[in-house]
Amino acid sequence: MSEEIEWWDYEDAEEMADAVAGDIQFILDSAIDARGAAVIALSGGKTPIPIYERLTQARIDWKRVTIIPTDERVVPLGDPLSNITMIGKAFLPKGARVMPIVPQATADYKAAGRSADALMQDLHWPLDLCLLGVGADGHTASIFPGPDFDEAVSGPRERRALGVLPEPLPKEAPVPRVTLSRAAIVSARALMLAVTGDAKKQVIEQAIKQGPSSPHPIGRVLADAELPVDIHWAP
Ligand SMILES: O=C(O)[C@H](O)[C@@H](O)[C@H](O)[C@H](O)COP(=O)(O)O
Repeated sequence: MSEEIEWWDYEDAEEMADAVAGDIQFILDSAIDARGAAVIALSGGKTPIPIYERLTQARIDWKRVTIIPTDERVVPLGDPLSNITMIGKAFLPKGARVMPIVPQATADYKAAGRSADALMQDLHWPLDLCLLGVGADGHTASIFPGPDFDEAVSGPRERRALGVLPEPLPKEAPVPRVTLSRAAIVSARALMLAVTGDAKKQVIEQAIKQGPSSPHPIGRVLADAELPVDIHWAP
């Protein structure tokens, strides 16, 4: 378990977006100063959209920034469910290198996962930042209960991504996924969660109490985190 899990509570989602965008800017600037480049993973879903809007207004040397999604739905690029399509709309116009990890939808989600892992093996690692979202059911990235859960949380440490079939399929996006592995997530130099609403707060608090035996994917991730984790929350 991370020695430090720090909660940051805000008045509303707008205030949270300002603060999280500021933190991400700091991380990007520091990596670019130190190494000339930054590699980050950003979550999909709806919660981070205002954060991304704020970030695009910041003065950042975007050409030096590579962005991958923390997870992807196995759907064609441009599909409304495609996380990288949403992320690309924000950051491609800024000149960032936005990398689809599922460039082609395929019926074989495990093969999609292997190909995403191969793509990620070429990236500078560990990630400078992993920004996670959490579902009210306790999933994070696309680590869900289902046949691939053990592989996602306890697979080989060098595996950065894998294909997963959530069971049951989540209503908002009922498709197979590709996700960062727990090992890839917890190795990030900075790990942050951005969540809204009481239901998510409760599930995260419960998962933290349960520790390494938590049935919630977010509990398994937090239990394995070695560095301090910031949880940003707004009602
Ligand atoms: O592709 C995805 O579904 C995500 O990356 C996922 O892990 C997301 O962060 C949570 O489901 C929260 O989603 P919302 O922000 O839309 O509630």
